Amino acid sequence: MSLAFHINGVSLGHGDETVVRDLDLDIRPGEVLVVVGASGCGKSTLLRSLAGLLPVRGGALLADGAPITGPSPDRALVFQDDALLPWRSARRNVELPLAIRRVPRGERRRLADHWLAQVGLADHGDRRPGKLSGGMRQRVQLARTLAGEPKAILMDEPFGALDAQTRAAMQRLLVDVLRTTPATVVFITHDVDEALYLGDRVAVLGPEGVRTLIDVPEPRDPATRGTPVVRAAREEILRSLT
Ligand SMILES: Nc1ncnc2c1ncn2[C@@H]1O[C@H](COP(=O)(O)OP(=O)(O)OP(=O)(O)O)[C@@H](O)[C@H]1O
Repeated sequence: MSLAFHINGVSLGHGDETVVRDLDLDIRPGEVLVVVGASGCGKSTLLRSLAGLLPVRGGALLADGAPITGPSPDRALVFQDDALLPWRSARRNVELPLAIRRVPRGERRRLADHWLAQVGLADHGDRRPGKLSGGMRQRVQLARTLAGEPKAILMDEPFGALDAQTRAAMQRLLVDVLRTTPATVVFITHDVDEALYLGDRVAVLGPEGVRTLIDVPEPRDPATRGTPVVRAAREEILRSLT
């Protein structure tokens, strides 16, 4: 199951500050939409609104046609900071959304192990987050998110704190696991190459709304990196970022 988001004439802000004005954007069910934009332009603010953590100031923000009025297990938020519970093992962290969904206890363990295996951590279920590397903790977070079977996954620079090699491995892993879920993904990054690798479309956000919306040629295919058509898309994104 995947969610469609409809964003129409939306304004967002904090306190006295309006961050985004008159934003129009339709996010298609099942797509990976990557949002890039200058620091402070409101990417995280938009994601928090899609998660239902920040009310809109004006306009319509809809998930499958219904106004977003608060958080929902249908819309999972994934941060750069892994937010795992340090006193629970990796497996027990992944079991959390299963408990919320009232999955029977015995089944929880089986499903948690399934999702840990999907992210390459079949042998690490008993370890606590403090005993895992940053990349492994992000994988546990991904497994925990997927275990909740959300209809949308909202990712705020999830790989921003990882070294280049781990980040590239996480991008490949994400591509693999996304094949197993129909969820709509909204992914924020500062890295244009990451955007072009992961996204079906890339939206460049500015304070006045979406500046450019680009259809990515051959998304999630490393072989297309550096081809003229991808280079042209890259240049268009870089142009509208400045
Ligand atoms: N909780 C908050 N309270 C007050 N102002 C905030 C809050 N969160 C963000 N802001 C302000 O809103 C604006 C947009 O912030 P936001 O984090 O959405 O930008 P961003 O595009 O995600 O930035 P970055 O790329 O640096 O992460 C900034 O001016 C920021 O200072």
